[in-house]
Amino acid sequence: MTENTGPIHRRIKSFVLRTGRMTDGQRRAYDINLAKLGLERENGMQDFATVFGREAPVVLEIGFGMGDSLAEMAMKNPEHDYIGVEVHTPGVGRLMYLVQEAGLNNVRTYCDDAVEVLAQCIPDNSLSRVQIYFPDPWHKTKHHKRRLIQLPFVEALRSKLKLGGVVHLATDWENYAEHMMAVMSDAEGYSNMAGEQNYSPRPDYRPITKFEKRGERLGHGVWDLLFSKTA
Ligand SMILES: C[S@@+](CC[C@H](N)C(=O)[O-])C[C@H]1O[C@@H](n2cnc3c(N)ncnc32)[C@H](O)[C@@H]1O
Repeated sequence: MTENTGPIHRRIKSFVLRTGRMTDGQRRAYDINLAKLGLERENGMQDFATVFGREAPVVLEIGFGMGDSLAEMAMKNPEHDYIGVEVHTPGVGRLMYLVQEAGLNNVRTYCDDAVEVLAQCIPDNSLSRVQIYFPDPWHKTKHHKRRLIQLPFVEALRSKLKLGGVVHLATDWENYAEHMMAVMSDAEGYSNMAGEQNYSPRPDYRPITKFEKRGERLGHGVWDLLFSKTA
């Protein structure tokens, strides 16, 4: 096993969690490969002050894709700490590469399903913001049940947010925007920061994402939703 001694490895130290889908043998092989890369697998609830070595607002991004916009945000907002969750392994690899290239200390990533990560690793009342940009829209009506934004999911998000913390959603699919608006408006303990049933302008902190650029080329509109936790 390669020793994890290099400063770059230490700088990009990331936690990578896989649950439920591996045999013991696969898990052992996975851990050996992670160690070769100088990475660690973390399970269980995190204490973010310990993970990042400071008390700072923690932002969770779910489904960051290839990670460019998350890395850009982390670079431009060094006073925030960022946790990225993505199931697509090449995207996680690219985010770690970008973080390493930029020498960032304020990003960690999970390669797993956000539902599992939320339940197993994120303490209640710990997040300042959850951002989910351009989640898979599942265009066909019969597939709408696969959409990430559903009532039980946004209820789980609320339990992880601090009071006053924000859920920030964006989509380029109008039907999904309407679905998001209905789900968020029905959920208890949230307030629409733009006023009831209103979409928000894109805040300056959100870069144009890779997926969004593709939508722009196709002439798609974009809808941002910002809801704060009130209870
Ligand atoms: C349409 S892409 C958008 C990527 C990026 N946010 C962007 O705007 O360029 C949706 C992403 O969500 C990820 N994803 C879907 N379901 C997920 C889940 N349950 N947990 C974590 N990531 C998920 C997919 O792998 C994909 O990369």
